[in-house]
Amino acid sequence: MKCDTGWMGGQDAHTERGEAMALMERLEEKRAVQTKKEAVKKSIEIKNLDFYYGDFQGLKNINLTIHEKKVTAFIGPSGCGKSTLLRTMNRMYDLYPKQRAEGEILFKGKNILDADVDVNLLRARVGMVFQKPTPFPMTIYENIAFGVRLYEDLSRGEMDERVEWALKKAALWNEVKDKLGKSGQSLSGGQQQRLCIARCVAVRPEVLLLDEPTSALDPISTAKVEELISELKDEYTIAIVTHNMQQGARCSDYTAYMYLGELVEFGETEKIFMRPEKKETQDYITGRFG
Ligand SMILES: Nc1ncnc2c1ncn2[C@@H]1O[C@H](COP(=O)(O)OP(=O)(O)OP(=O)(O)O)[C@@H](O)[C@H]1O
Repeated sequence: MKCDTGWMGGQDAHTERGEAMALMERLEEKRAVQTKKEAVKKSIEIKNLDFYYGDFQGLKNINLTIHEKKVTAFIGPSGCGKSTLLRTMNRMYDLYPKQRAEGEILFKGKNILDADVDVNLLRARVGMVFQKPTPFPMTIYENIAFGVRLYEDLSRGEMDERVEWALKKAALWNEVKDKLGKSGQSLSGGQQQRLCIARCVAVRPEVLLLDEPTSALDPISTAKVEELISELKDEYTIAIVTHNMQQGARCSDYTAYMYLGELVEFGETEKIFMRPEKKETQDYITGRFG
């Protein structure tokens, strides 16, 4: 039989094509298995979510699943609702009387928008780190211990251990272990942000919400925080808002593209960046937007 004389002609081509086909099949199988596994590992399920700032509707009918122990990135132009969506996931908006959410956000099967939810406990389980590092005006040690004390009654020894554990998790321990009594505000911007991540991790949340956590940081600190994110995802579910498309592509497993309060497209990061289904997503990703 005459072999195909395409770009890879001859007998070798048959063999290599066969191997390539087999590899693709294996990848498809792996993806199917992963999808199956992920289907049972939902962390947060958002259903028909609308959000209002007074009369202004900031989010429109959002439906999305945040997968457990994965990083989900929220991207989109300024004002599209990324931070608003993140703030619904631990009801941060509750602090403002004219803001309200309608729909469902299921966390461990419970709608966290229900009136009977203890928001303080919710915020311990779903922690948040903001764009600008915001260490409390207290020592590095107290920055961590303060939040822990709100939820747990630990002995001094146990607290010392927790502080060390959290600072290690945030890859900051080696830099601060000899100055735990110094002010948290005396640290560099990048260190302050890692201190805020340590503070969040110290209360042992299940989900970390990161709202543009590196936008105020230099490239080296940014790289450290990104490295930290990829380490933390082994144990935590992470949702991150980012303006930096490369960061989204580097750090996340899933990406949500938003525009004007709507979720335009959501899926595996590789697919959203390489093979988006919607033209709007493609235009944004390739910089043709606007
Ligand atoms: N406190 C507020 N009161 C009224 N409208 C608000 C308030 N905060 C945000 N908005 C509006 O809600 C929409 C979504 O804002 P949001 O901050 O969630 O967008 P974003 O995508 O995070 O933007 P950016 O990337 O610039 O941070 C915008 O139109 C914004 O003007």
